Amino acid sequence: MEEKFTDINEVKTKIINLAATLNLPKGTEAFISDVHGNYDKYLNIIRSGAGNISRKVGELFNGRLTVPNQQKLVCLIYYPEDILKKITPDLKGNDLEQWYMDTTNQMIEVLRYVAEKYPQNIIDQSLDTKFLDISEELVFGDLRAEDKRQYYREMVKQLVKLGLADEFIISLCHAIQKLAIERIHIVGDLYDRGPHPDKVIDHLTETWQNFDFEWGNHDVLWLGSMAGSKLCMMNLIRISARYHNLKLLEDVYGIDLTSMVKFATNRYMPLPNFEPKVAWAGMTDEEKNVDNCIQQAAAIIQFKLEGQAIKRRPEFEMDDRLLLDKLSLDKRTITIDGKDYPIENGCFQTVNPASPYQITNSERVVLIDLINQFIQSNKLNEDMWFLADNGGMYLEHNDNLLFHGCIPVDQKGNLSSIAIDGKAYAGKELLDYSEYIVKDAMRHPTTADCFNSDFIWYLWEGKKSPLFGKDKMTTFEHYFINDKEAQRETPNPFFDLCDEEWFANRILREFELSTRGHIVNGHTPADENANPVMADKKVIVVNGMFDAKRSSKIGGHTLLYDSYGMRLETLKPFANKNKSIAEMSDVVMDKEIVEHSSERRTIKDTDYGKSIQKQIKYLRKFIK
Ligand SMILES: O=P(O)(O)OC[C@H]1O[C@](O)(COP(=O)(O)O)[C@@H](O)[C@@H]1O
Ligand SMILES: [Mn+2]
Repeated sequence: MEEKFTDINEVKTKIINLAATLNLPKGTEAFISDVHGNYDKYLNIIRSGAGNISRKVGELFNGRLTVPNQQKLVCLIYYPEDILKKITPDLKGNDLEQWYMDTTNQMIEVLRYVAEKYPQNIIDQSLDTKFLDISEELVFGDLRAEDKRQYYREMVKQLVKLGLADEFIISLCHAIQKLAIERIHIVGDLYDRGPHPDKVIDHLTETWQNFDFEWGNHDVLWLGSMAGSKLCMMNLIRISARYHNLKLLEDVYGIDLTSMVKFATNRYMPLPNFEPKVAWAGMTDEEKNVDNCIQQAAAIIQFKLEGQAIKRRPEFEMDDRLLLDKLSLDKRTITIDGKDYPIENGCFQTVNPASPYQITNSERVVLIDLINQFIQSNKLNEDMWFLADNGGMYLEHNDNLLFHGCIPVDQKGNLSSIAIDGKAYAGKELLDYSEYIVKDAMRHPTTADCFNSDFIWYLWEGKKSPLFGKDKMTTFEHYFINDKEAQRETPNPFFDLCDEEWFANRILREFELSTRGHIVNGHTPADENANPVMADKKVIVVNGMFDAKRSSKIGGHTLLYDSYGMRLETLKPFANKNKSIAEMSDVVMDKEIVEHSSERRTIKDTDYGKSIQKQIKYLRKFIK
């Protein structure tokens, strides 16, 4: 964007500031993934700077505060609103005043330390305007200067006397949280399974300056539904019923599910294989039964729509996923690849063996009602365009390549292609094409069956989808066939080859990136992934293990990339915010150095630095 300047000195000052900025240390990037609507855990990680804050507090206070007292300070920074309420009532008179003085001074010390790598304008943006003057004085002033010591002391004293200390401390904590991470990368699967993906978007909209999304397979279900894909929408509703998150659709996105509730409770009875994956506290049996029936109704409509799509899209090569027409007449068995399996707890009452993929009139009424509501939901359009405007299928950033799933390849590591209209799409081209189709579908939403809607569904569960990365999604088998082999989903060879450095280099070169970069993925759950750091530390899998269905010894992984290098943080299992506050527990349980830079990286070494250098070159033209 070309700025207009009134006088030459303005240009020179701008050049001075830009050139100086190049020499500041590189900002800290945090990579998190698979948030799955778990807003509490997301906030716990963000408020802790993905573990960066406790590291900084340790560097500052080791030898000055005991570890438990450091822990208390760190938790106060994460949750000042809650911890202040917990601590201050037990203190009175001078003890209270002294506690506020000590805490305020410690907070200012931490803020100064976290802020020292930023220019003043960035620090100002992180400060609460209500306390801007005082904060600037205390953050930028020389607190050791003899002739100002009383000046600063009195400032803090008056804050306490005037009852502003809590607000002031909270504002300092929020500033520390914001400056602890310069950029957040959300590497997919923000949506599905958890109750509040919308709150993550609200948080980023309201408080965050730099972030980006790399879409996950679950995210495209929502993007596709808003664009009118009935296939995506039925998967989305089935999963929401499966995780008891239909309230998100009703309360946040204004989707009236009455037609689905009436249809589902009328045609289906609760079945054990449709029991909830998670049951939120306080759910009544009645509510659980309704979700059970909705999950069945959505699953059957989904299988029918998928059968229709597979037949009209031979290029998807998914005939092996046509299952309803493999049912026996009495629907008690199914024959797949010549093998008969008993059906357990089938719910095929609306399936007509003569035309198994035919949608019944009552199913059509529900479909049309719901898909029109998805297309017309303002909040859903707003949130989906937020994902689209701030994200995509992948991101090349500071020499690193970020994407959620995989780059489909064959056993030898050669790119696998998908032929669409006679053109083969593979590698970077396949991801670029996928991103184009998603955004084109969003720009032209339609409830009619169309290629865009079908292709976005393909991105959710297609054989060569870069977001799914498995040979099939065995949803049908998981519901009705009690056979591990039949339920198996075979990962794309990409996931095995990821441990080979030559392969990681090939993928980086495919995206025109230097082989000194890293590939950062999400998608593969940390408990399945033996080692999240592979290919001689070139490939890193971050998966924050946010979704409630996974209970594991660890709370997943996040990655931090700052001026000293790259660090993989192993997170503690997170139950909920109140438990974290009660235990005053930190976020991180372990860390692994992925890369240590011999010399500190500066902004000059980043993409942002490259854009600054371009700006300086442009400005120099004015002062020739
Ligand atoms: O991208 P993710 O989170 O792994 O989700 C996709 C996976 O979830 C599944 O759909 C299973 O989901 P459920 O656990 O809800 O049954 C798998 O079939 C599929 O591989
Ligand atoms: Mn995923």
